[in-house]
Amino acid sequence: MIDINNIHKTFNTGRSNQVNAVNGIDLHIKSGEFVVIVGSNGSGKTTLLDMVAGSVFPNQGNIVINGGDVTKLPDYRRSQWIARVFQNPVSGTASDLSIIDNFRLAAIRTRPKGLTIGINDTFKNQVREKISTLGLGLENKIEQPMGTLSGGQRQALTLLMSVMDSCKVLLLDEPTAALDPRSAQVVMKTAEELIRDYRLTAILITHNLKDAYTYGNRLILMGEGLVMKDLDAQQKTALKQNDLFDWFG
Ligand SMILES: Nc1ncnc2c1ncn2[C@@H]1O[C@H](COP(=O)(O)OP(=O)(O)OP(=O)(O)O)[C@@H](O)[C@H]1O
Repeated sequence: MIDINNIHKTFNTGRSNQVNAVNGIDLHIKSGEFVVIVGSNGSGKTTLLDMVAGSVFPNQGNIVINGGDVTKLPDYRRSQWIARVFQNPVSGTASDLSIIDNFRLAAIRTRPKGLTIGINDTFKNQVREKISTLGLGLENKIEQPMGTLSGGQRQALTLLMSVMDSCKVLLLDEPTAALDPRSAQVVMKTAEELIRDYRLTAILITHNLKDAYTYGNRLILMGEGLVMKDLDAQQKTALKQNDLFDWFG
């Protein structure tokens, strides 16, 4: 599904502030895999995700998604297959617009040019039905502005919007870092269910080792722009939570 072949990224090449952020990573992620990536600050996690999303281009190597080479494709041309959720709950949605308007925008994002989507009753009912699966009671508040919701509620809705329509790959970059523990749990559970129900291929970056232990079916440790450990589902199941803490000394 996602083939990352010998990928490198250097920032500020040839200058005194040169940084070798990613130093030759090979990763082959199968369809339906939920990969969790951990690693110290500056180990290249976000740069790797940026290259998969297309917001950063590698200096060397290539990326193939669903059989097509996307290495030189900008992020907006990958957005029909790739959805991304960031740390800040505010970044994924428009605060002044209602929940239903945000869903409409999300639906338009992946439709072919010229195809309009009205907010008719069918669309509203579809959205209500989807939102009700979150179990947060937000299905009766679809006319409420997004800005009036809590960070956790917004992040759960952002996730739901991201995976609508043709999305095949979900990239989660510390999606719960700004949330309180309870909201973080709701968002992670939502992510897990959506990944399963929509049969998505997913990559989660997290500093929360409990989440890294609990979620996903593959676990990767990054260090110095390289993959230092790569545990498959079986190895991850055999891992003890303390072993994971030991990775960080
Ligand atoms: N646009 C950029 N310009 C220059 N240096 C950059 C840029 N983006 C990232 N870096 C550097 O590349 C290295 C890897 O950064 P990256 O954000 O990928 O690490 P990370 O593992 O995601 O870190 P964190 O856990 O702190 O988010 C760091 O030294 C960072 O300062």
